[in-house]
Amino acid sequence: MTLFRAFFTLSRAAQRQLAFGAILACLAALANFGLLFLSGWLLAGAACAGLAGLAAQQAFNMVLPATGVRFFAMMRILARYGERLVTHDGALRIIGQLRVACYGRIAPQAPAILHAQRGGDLLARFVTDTDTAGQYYTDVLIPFIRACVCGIFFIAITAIFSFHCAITLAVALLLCIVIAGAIKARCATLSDRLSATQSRIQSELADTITAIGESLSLGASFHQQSVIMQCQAELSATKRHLAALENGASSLIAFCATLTALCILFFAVKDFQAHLLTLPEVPMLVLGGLAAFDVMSPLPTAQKTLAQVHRAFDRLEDACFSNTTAKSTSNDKAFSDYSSLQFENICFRYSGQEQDIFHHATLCVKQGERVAITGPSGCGKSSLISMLFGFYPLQSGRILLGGSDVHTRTPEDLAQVISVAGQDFHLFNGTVRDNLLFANPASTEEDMVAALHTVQLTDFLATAPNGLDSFVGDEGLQLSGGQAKRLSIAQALLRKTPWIILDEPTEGLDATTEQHLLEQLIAARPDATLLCMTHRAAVLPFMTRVLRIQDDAFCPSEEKKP
Ligand SMILES: Nc1ncnc2c1ncn2[C@@H]1O[C@H](COP(=O)(O)OP(=O)(O)OP(=O)(O)O)[C@@H](O)[C@H]1O
Repeated sequence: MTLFRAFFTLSRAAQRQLAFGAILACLAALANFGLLFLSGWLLAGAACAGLAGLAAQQAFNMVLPATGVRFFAMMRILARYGERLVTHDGALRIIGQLRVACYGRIAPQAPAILHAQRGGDLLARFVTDTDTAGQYYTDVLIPFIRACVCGIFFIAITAIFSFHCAITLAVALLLCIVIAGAIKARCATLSDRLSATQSRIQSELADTITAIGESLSLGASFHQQSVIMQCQAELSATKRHLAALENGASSLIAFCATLTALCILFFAVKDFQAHLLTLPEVPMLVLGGLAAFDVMSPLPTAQKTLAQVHRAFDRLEDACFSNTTAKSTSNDKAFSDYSSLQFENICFRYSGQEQDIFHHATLCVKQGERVAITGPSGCGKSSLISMLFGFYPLQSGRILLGGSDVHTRTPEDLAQVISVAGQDFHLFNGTVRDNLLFANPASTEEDMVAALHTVQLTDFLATAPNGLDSFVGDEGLQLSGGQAKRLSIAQALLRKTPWIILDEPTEGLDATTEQHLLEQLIAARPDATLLCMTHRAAVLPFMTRVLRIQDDAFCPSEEKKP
């Protein structure tokens, strides 16, 4: 398991902390044992001294054992508190690092591979599975370590007083480990089912929330509701099964503890009759035996968590590793030459498609040109952007920027030179300012106002309740379609890159706004090389060249009428 190994590497920084946590956990368990062990002796000893008369009462030293009891009580509280503090801090750090590592693996898969996955499922892997995986140390490893270390110690202490009681305790503790192990396979099956249902319910909920308007307007909300309720019923049933299994094992361990206490009592009384034990040592061993089970009772839960952790690692590994396409790594050097962009003998189709969208297509755009790409809907105009940024692999051919293959570099390198305002743009649920700063965090207020002016959003800015600080809503829902589109073009402009690609920039705009936008765009960035995918005839006069996608290739077009 690549991720499991990576997890140990990630957790190296917190390993000392977790080891300290394990020591504190053992100390808390030992203190608990010591407390009951000593209390049993103290109570029985005091009772015996009371019965034996004044001389025995005066001879009986209460101070030392009573101090011991107080010491163990304090130590138990402090060690438990310390253990929680230290281990949870360590676990949270590991979860944070695991999330960063997973993000680093998942992000490069966008969008080609991620599109095949449901957003809710991916979110479940990224949030719930990383959380579950991070519980490995606190909820699995530490309980097992504590059970083994303290179990051996308890047996050794008991053996000092009574061999038979120690053997009984050893057998009983081993039996507890067997009981916890027995539920392993069933826990694994139920955990698989649980995580699959959890992920499905999260996906359904995410889809429902994203498309709540469409659900209502298409009359599909009842269907969606019943799907979620069905998932919820499955989830509850699986959780009930898991809880029944876990509680069944815990009850067996509790029964085992009672039985063991009775057996220890039996052997201790026999040893007392044989003058091998004093009377106060009998309840001491019985209570000590009961205390020993405190480290065994969390084992069924640890076993259940272990199964869930394994499943979480499998799912994370699946999301992070098995799907990853080989991506180049950035050499941190921006393209120094961007004098031309060449699509050289390209063959391209999406996976699952039978026909190429581009078949040995060649296109060369020189710096300073303004080129329009036209063609019927579905001919592949928007796909050019995905091909350029390497989101989907080419079947053959190369894309060269200034002579260097763009796919030997990362999309981030390319984005230093080329800005894109795509057809499927995304606006964050924040203010106009937030969205503009997302494109270029170094933008000044003047830059933002100027970019909004270029895209004809000055009136909007003047009437918006809080100007640049007006909220745009989720996916820009508080804006009209045309306003949202223009805001995405303003984002591209703010990046001030020498190349700009606009996919249907004037879609949904009235003729006057369209004209003004194109005029202002060219006036604001006369130096920019513009690649414009469009259906709109009004865009063409602003271009220096028009190409049409025809027969899976680029053909010069006569459409331009300046
Ligand atoms: N992610 C994808 N996976 C599979 N097929 C896709 C994907 N994106 C687009 N396609 C298909 O590829 C073809 C070209 O799509 P593309 O979006 O590039 O066309 P377009 O020319 O931009 O269309 P429009 O003018 O309608 O925006 C279409 O047949 C479309 O169904």
